[in-house]
Amino acid sequence: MLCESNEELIALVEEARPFTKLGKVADYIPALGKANANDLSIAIHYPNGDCVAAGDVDRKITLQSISKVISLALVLMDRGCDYVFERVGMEPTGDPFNSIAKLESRGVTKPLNPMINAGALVVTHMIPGNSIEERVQRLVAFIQELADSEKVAFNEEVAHSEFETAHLNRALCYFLKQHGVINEDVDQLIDLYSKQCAIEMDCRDLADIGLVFAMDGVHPRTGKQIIPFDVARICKTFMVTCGMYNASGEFAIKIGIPAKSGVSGGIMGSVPGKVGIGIFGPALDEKGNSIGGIKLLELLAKKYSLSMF
Ligand SMILES: NC(=O)CC[C@H](N)C(=O)O
Repeated sequence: MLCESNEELIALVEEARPFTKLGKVADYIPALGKANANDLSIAIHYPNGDCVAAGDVDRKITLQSISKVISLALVLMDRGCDYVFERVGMEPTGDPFNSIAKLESRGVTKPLNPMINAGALVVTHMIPGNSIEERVQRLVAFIQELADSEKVAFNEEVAHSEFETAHLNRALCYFLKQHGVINEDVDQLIDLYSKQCAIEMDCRDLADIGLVFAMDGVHPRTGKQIIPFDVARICKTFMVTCGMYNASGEFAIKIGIPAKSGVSGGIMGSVPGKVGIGIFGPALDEKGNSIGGIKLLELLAKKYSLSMF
């Protein structure tokens, strides 16, 4: 057992909370700008069903980029590895998540990895279904199964706010369409992607999903293999190499946990074989990661020797 009580965790949250003052809430998606910069919450889920939590635990988070790991798992299951990796690569970029630079400069017609926006848009393009509604439903149902919660749904206001302002993501899509990597209507894909990023839950649900990846795709409570072992392994590897944007190297050295963050300030962590972690702290550092969340993970990793390396 790592952290045994809510009290132990509350002390760590309060130690990390002052760092939220050094960060800034993302507002390029206007609806995200409404978040409270001082919020910080965490839940840790154990395979035996125990959950410890601390901070503003009832706040809901939209997944944003955290959804990229989950949509990747879904398309790997639905389409197979060969199909997916013919269209998106496996290498970190060292660039910000929304950069367009390497799409052209590397002379490649496929994005370098599925965790940057260009790659994630290609992955979302691969979600099967006959309509946007059917494809959103496929993803939401999968996430409900991972979180073992039927409450999970997407936040209409955040989805709409992103759809209205996603000019850079549209630019990425037009580039990809020009090169034949995607072949659907760009606004339709942005609609689906905005809904995917706006899927919402609290940090306990997020920790539950992190736990499924930590346990090689098996949900410990239901005992069901929701994600095949190989797919869970691929997703965790991407979390290590690209999960924290262009701060993934430093994060691996200092913390050493497979993790994925989002501009909402969420971080999902999967400590292999041990625990799932869900964090919400909307104040971000300059790379776009939750500043309080990273501090909190640093404290946890040190105190309980969580690094996998
Ligand atoms: N880093 C992120 O969380 C980015 C997700 C966001 N929806 C975007 O595409 O801009």
